Amino acid sequence: MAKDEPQPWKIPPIVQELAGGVQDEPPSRYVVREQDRPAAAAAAAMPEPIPIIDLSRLSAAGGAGADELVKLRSTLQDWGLFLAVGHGMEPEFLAKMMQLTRGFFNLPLEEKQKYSNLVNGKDFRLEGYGNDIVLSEDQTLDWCDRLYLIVEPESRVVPGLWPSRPDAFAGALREYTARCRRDIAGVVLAVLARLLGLREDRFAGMMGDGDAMTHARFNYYPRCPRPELVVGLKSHSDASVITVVLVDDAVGGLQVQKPNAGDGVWYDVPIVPNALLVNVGDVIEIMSNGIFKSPVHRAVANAESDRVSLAMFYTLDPEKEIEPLPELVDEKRPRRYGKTTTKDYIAVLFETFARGARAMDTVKIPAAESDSGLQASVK
Ligand SMILES: O=C(O)CCC(=O)C(=O)O
Ligand SMILES: [Fe+2]
Repeated sequence: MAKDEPQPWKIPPIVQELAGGVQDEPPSRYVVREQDRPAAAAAAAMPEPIPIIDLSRLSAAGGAGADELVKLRSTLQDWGLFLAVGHGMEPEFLAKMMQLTRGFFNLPLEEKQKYSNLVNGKDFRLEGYGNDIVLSEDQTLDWCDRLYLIVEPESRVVPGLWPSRPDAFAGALREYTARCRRDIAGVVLAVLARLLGLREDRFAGMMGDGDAMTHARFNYYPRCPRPELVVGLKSHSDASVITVVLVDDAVGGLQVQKPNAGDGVWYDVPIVPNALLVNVGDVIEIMSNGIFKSPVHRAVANAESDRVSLAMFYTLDPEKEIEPLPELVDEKRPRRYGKTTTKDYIAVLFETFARGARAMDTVKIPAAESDSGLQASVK
């Protein structure tokens, strides 16, 4: 095929449009391999206690703060994620964000296509509305559409890509971006540093450096008559420093594996009203030299309802080197990860994600010591 001839498989359909016409089995491009299918009975309920952390208690003086810190440490080691409450964002505001997300995806297709992530209808770019990049003809496609926007720093915002409808969308996203950074990301990064025995601003400081960007990803998972044959978003871990996710308050679908268990069991993340999910990303796993693990997760589709979520990915300057922090490497805890940069790592992530592999495996140095040695060193 000539180089500039169109390759139709590179241009995936909008799943929401496609789903409307699917009565039974989804098209074969969406049907996942037998071993990756979310068979209805396979996901287990998360064992008690569900990791819920009250952020307002973390800074409390005395016993309450110390107890919450202990709980956070064990949650991070067991799961690499937690549900954050006490963040100060009002339930009405979170409900509004969910409503605006639904409002955008419910707009007519022509309106949404104004923000298409395919330039000239064919060349993929990260930002905009559409699907993830398709890199090969036999790639299994996810049962999901998404709107991807860079929301910080201001100099990187492309205003033309921000939806003008629903009316309140852009204003609410700006407010959500500011509050999410101040009330969640900032607080969590300071505590993560503390738990590792580092200065409080060790991670938070990097987030204000150069072109450190925050990416917002609005996900829309249409209803699927045979949800057991597809995945909403295939198994992955996030390339971020940390991720904050506002999940649908009515429809579940997020599943996670226990990072150190290695048993491949999927657990359903429960819906906790007004709680935001915070997960460790690959950058913290690398910088913490594996003390904190970036959990593998996925989203499954649902037979009865569509579902939305909004993920905020906090990343570092694209050129910044990412490697284990020297303070966290010593003889007892040899270096577990090679060196990369945000820019290179994200490029690898797209390629590995498309073929269902993990970007993390490209930087891992095979372990010579047991994980328990690493965990004992968490402060
Ligand atoms: O939809 C969800 O609950 C998870 C979304 C997610 O993992 C992502 O956007 O990276
Ligand atoms: Fe994710």
